Amino acid sequence: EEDNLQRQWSLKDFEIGKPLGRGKFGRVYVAREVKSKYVVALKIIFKEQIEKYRLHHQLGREMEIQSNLHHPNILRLYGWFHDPERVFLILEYAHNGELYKELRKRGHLTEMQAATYILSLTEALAYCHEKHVIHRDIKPENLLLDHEGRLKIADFGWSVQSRGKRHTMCGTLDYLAPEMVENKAHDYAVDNWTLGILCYEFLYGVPPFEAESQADTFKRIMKVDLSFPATPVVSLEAKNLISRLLVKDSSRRLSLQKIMEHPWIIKNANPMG
Ligand SMILES: COc1ccc(C(=O)Nc2ccccc2)cc1NC(=O)CCSCc1cnc2[nH]ccc2c1
Repeated sequence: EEDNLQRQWSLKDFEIGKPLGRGKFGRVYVAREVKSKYVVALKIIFKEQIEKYRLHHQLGREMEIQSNLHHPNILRLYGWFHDPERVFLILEYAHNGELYKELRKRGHLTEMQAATYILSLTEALAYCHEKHVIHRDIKPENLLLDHEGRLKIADFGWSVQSRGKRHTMCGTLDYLAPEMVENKAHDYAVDNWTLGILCYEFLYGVPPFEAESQADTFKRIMKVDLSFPATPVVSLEAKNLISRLLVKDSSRRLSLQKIMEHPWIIKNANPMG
């Protein structure tokens, strides 16, 4: 299977199915590899779009990063090919779609479901960090669910190979750590902050610093203006974990290892994702 994935692919190897949505730079379709009948997601990106945003070097670097990321909670990039005007990414297809839609449909998740997703995310991030990859854009829209309901971090449109501090802004505001909002140098610890945001949003259905305006969201993030609503009822351990991640000083945020060992995770997460 592995060597098969490295072979030269072309469009005639695939039957294109329904559109899955518009990504940053192109459209994504369900597709089936003709010989193996294997179902994938095919992302079609127009080269003139990449040239326009001067992203061809980023795309190349990203393909390097992606093809070496093999983790059960990270969406696979199986390979890519191109024709004169388009680049095609052969991506894993997550049959149960966007976690975001499930969260909106159910309002908020159970503590077991939330803890299971947070553990999966933590393990995936620990894996990325040991490969010197910061994701920096973990938000519900970028989280998908496979046919077994297992979480997949899906979008690496902005991942970077990082050995030092990063300075570029990215992502929507609700998930930005203070050091990113202040456009300060930031590092791996931004992902720990984001885990706190997501844990809160999984349990309450809304991100903790949501506000009418961007300016107000900025202020709430910078103040770490965190409060827990009376409903839905959430355990003290869950609030403890959130409070130990949403810490302004990035060096004092709970480490990924400590998250995996936290009582709320041990008690509520399904270790098989
Ligand atoms: C590993 O993933 C990715 C790797 C690279 C890129 C990318 O575009 N890189 C880029 C492009 C241009 C310039 C520079 C860099 C994007 C993704 N991932 C996605 O685009 C989201 C899931 S698309 C698949 C997919 C699967 N399963 C689903 N189920 C329901 C919807 C759905 C959607």
